[in-house]
Amino acid sequence: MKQEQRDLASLLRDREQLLAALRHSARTFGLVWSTHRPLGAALLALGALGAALPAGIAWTGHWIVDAIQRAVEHPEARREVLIAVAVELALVLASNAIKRVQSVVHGLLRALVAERANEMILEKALDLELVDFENPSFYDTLSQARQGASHYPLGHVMNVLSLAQSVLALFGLAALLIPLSPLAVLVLIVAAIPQFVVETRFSRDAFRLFRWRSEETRKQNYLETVLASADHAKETKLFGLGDMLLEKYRAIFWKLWKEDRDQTIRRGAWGLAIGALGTLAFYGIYAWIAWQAAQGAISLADMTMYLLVFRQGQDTLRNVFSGASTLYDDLLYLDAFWEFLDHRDEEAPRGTATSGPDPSDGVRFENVWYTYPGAKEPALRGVSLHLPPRRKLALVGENGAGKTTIIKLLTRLYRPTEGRITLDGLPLDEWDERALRRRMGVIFQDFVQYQWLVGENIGVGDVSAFDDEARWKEAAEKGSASDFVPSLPKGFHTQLGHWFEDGQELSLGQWQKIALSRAFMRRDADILVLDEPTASMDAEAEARIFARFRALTEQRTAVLISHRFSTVRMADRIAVIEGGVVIEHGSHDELMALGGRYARLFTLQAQGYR
Ligand SMILES: Nc1ncnc2c1ncn2[C@@H]1O[C@H](COP(=O)(O)OP(=O)(O)OP(=O)(O)O)[C@@H](O)[C@H]1O
Repeated sequence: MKQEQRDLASLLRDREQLLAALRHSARTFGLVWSTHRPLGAALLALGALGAALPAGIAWTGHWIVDAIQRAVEHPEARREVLIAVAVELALVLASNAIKRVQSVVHGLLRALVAERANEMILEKALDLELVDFENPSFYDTLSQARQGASHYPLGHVMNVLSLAQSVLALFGLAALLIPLSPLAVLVLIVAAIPQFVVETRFSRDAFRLFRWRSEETRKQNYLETVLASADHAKETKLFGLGDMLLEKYRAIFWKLWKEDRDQTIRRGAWGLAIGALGTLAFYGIYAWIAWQAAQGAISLADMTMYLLVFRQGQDTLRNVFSGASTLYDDLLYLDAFWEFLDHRDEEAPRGTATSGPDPSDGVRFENVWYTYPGAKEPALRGVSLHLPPRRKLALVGENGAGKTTIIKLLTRLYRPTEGRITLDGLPLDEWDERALRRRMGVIFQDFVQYQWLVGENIGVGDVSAFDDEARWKEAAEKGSASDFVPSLPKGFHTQLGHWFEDGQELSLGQWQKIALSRAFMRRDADILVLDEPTASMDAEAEARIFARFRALTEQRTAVLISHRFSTVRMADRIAVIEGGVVIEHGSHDELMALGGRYARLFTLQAQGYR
């Protein structure tokens, strides 16, 4: 009984899968069609023409032999022989021309469709939530979709068209063969079935390997990056990691290679057996047709045509079956492709508001809880904070206390698991994402070091002024990058990083000044969020920045994370976070008077400096 239920369930599942596959196939046709209609139409027309030719060529073969036999008895029929040969020549030329033009059209379309598919993936990636990128199984789907985007979508359309072309051609050939013997048609089909079964089976296994492996392949790619990139070279050398990493890399390769080897050998062995079966079928039919001709049951012309038709039929059927198995292969890929593109973040309401009802309310956290996907413990537990406009809030606490998580939620990179965050009296979810982000100038501890010009590294803080030199300078002034940029070889036009010619490297503190300037690029942002903005700067630079900090941020709200209490004490309010909970909250003086955790840490650090 159980067995039956399982079978039924799997049957239903298969039906669903079949429908999904058809839907994906239709969407892929739509994708190719909308990429370039004239080329798409050319593919269709060529396919239809190509389908008619094999039967035409076989029939002309019959006509030639027939005409020769007639010409032997009636010399005046000789001209017909030449005409028949000329017709066959024309058909063969047309068939070759169609194949050529098809491959030209395919070549032209390939780059266009690959570009479209890749762009769709990148656009989708821009639309995703940060948590999606941090989810390994989703990241796998993304990697798979990217890996095959350049060839699978068009490949699928080509496969379907060539399959349809072969099937049509088969009908033509079968129409010629049936008058001789329906049995021959049956032999033709039956002898080809094992090939179909084996091909489908192997392509399913190959895809399974591909899916299972994507984690291993990513590990291997990561090892390649660690072994061969400038960022990692220092540690790889100093810690002597090279041999160990190379060994891991090799181990993954050999594991994958063994799986491949077994499959390649099995596929080869089956191919051999199936090839032999096809040849046996052909010669069986050959003997029978020859026997018929020897007995005078069919003419020599018939014999020539039937043999040609049978051979062509076998070739075409082989194309159909191997086409069907590649079809299976690309449908499995398309499943991952469309699954990725269809991904919708369930809890991602998209707000449209560009302002809130109460601008004097500023930022509010109301009993906010947050648990990272897959984490057992919440990173934040009931955080409530209120930060009115133009006030400065400092977050302090041990490593892992939850400070960065708070600002990731404030900048809506994550959404609270429970509770809510409001800006100007409106929950963050109801804000239009762009409007919300325009209001915030943010730098994280792990800001990105772009391999671009110094100025562009600052300009990236405001895309609308990415190339605006005057704005770069203004921001660099505020973020202290102007301390060192003028002394670089080409000033703001100095190339950074190792990727491109004449790239310069900066010190960590210099990078941090660039990042701080980047945050100041957002002239319109009235909320500045700075995660350890001066951790790598020298004491003098830090003192200078904070001496001006209040003046620079006078009209703005600021949220600051710092482990340096000399910086923290300048904030209007300080929140001490421990284990995801705000344990103390108040001004420096209030917290010192309280004599709690803050006072203890402050005194500890002050003693250290003495
Ligand atoms: N992307 C993530 N996925 C899962 N857990 C995370 C992630 N980021 C942080 N955590 C966990 O959440 C907790 C809070 O981390 P958070 O980065 O907010 O700490 P923090 O107070 O900013 O620390 P630090 O002072 O070291 O920067 C930590 O226990 C951390 O392990």
